[in-house]
Amino acid sequence: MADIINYWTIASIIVGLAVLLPFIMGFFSGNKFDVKGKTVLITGASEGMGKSVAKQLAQKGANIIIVSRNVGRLEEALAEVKASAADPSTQRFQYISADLSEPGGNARVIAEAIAWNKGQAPDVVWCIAGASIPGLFIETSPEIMRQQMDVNFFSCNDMAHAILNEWLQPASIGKGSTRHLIFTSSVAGVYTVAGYAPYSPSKAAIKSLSDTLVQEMLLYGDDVKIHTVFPGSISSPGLERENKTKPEITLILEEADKNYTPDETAASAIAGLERGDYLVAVSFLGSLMRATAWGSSQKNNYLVDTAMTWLASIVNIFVGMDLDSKVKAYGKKHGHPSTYPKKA
Ligand SMILES: NC(=O)C1=CN([C@@H]2O[C@H](COP(=O)(O)OP(=O)(O)OC[C@H]3O[C@@H](n4cnc5c(N)ncnc54)[C@H](OP(=O)(O)O)[C@@H]3O)[C@@H](O)[C@H]2O)C=CC1
Ligand SMILES: CCCCCCCCCCCCCCCC(=O)[C@@H](N)CO
Repeated sequence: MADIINYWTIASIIVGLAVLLPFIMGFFSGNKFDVKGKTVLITGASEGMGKSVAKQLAQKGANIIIVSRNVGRLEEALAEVKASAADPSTQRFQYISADLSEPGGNARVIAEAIAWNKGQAPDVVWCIAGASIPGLFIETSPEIMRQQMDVNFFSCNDMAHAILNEWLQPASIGKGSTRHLIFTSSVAGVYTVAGYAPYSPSKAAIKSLSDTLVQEMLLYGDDVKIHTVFPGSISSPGLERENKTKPEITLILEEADKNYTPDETAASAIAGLERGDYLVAVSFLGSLMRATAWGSSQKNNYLVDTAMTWLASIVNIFVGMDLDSKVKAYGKKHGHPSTYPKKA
């Protein structure tokens, strides 16, 4: 009897430690995303999540470069970013106006950023610029689909190409300073619903690029960390714009995904990066959706993430059936989509 108790005791201690170890290690391993004194370039930072990220990282002591197209909005946003600085006397701030969906836009931004940053490439590049033009597939023009790919995927792809060409030069690596390249996808990039055909593929492609780059970076040592953030719905100016034309069925399907403010989304994303996560979810529901789609992605925490994939695969049996049945019921009630009232 005593022997059995001993075996059970030992077994529980081992299992308990195995479960706790990642937390204990995470707890003591410190901040993996310390931006104090670093130069951070953030795209799409004149409003929404990007502006919140810029302000919060300024608060943590970073020099900030914000990028988007509209100069008026950039100037207003930069004033807010400056006002959030931890130490306005030492931190520096700049904006660059560029259309990042255009070929060459990202390379020019990096060249201008280096010139402003006294010849040094920024230490962190966070791609947040993006847009969503939802619509039923056959009603969406091929031009919109290409434009969605340009603004969401190619803005990340071309920015990665421009900055990695700086960071990965033989003379730039092996100096012990960690650089971070961060993409912003969406939960719709791993878990999509009807009406997001023009948008979701461009966000899914970001994850694929990200996974590929993570492995490719191993060829160059461990100076460069790649991350992808998967926000759910953000109550931003962008969401307001897309909701004006969003099919009603899409609104119904995404109802369960709670809206977080740009500030809340930015804070959870930064917390994930500080923990050292590779794929960063900003809510529990977001981490469930991500758990349906790990593919070859590096896990953040093998135990927790594997347990989440089990949970997600069971939850998704019911959620998947529920979403499909909502679409069928909507179709039955409203008839052929060509008869739906036109929005905007
Ligand atoms: N809102 C949501 O529900 C969700 C959003 N996301 C993603 O998160 C990110 C932030 O979203 P959100 O906070 O809603 O953003 P907003 O739409 O509120 O802001 C978008 C920002 O990107 C800039 N931008 C847009 N197009 C370009 C371009 N071609 N070149 C340069 N800059 C551009 C805008 O400025 P300007 O127009 O002046 O260029 C603005 O600063 C986006 O990538 C979005 O796809 C992910 C999940 C949910
Ligand atoms: C296994 C767990 C299942 C949980 C299911 C939840 C229901 C589906 C929600 C889909 C939400 C898509 C939001 C996209 C937001 C976005 O990216 C756009 N607003 C673009 O700006």
